[in-house]
Amino acid sequence: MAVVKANHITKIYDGKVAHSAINQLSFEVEKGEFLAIMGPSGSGKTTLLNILSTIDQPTSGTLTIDGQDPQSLSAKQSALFRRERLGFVFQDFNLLPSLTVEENMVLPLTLANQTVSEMQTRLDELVTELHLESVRANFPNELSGGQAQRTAIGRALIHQPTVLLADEPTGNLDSKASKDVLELLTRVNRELDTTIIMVTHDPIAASYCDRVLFIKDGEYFNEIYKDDLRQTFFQRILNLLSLLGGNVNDLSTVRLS
Ligand SMILES: Nc1ncnc2c1ncn2[C@@H]1O[C@H](COP(=O)(O)OP(=O)(O)OP(=O)(O)O)[C@@H](O)[C@H]1O
Repeated sequence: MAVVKANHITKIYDGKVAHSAINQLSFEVEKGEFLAIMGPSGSGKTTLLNILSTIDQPTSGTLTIDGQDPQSLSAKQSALFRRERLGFVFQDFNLLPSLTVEENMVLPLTLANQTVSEMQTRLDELVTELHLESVRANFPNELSGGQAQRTAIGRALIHQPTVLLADEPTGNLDSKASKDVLELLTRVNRELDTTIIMVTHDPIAASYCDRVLFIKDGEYFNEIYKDDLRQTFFQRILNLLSLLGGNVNDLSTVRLS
């Protein structure tokens, strides 16, 4: 069952010269799928993520997420839809500095007026799942990058969203913390059946996914599925990136661990 259906989506930014950032893009994302979106700089990845996040609307084309057309919602309904059905993870964590790890994580439930005991149960489960027991009372400036991103993932998951949208979630992490976060996202995807859509420049990060969708100049370029080992998938991603015009020379020394 497709949880996201994008049908001929086009996004035109008006300016002195109108610019088409996304052009007639169609794709579907299955429930429980872990999808990476890759493309050169300026290919429209952020624009697409903004549309999938329902914070921006396509100029034409249709989109359904979890059976809902976000364009049919009022601003208030749209905010509620985001809060209940979507989770967001960003490159720079976006934690509130004056709140502790557990306060940051529980924030979406506080906004949703859940009871204290419901919040506590869900929080305890997630703190354990994310291995944050030793830092649950810490503030963001007392965390490593990996702990901060795991907290942000906890905040994104606490309300059990249908779709998790991640924008370069490993962009600010070293390779060890990146690996931890990617393994965590893989576990969340498999165990909680959360659909994940992740924009990334990193072929290693993309190799954790089930499928990579490549876009170029706002248009569908290609897609590949992982049907074999991660190492082989990684090589196929590099091959596609070289066809795309991405600079794979920078990656020639990359080793998949
Ligand atoms: N608000 C805007 N107004 C006008 N043009 C925009 C706007 N936002 C993005 N663009 C243009 O749309 C195109 C796609 O931009 P977008 O940020 O979606 O690409 P991207 O693939 O996310 O790039 P990067 O990898 O560098 O973040 C670019 O040519 C960009 O200059």
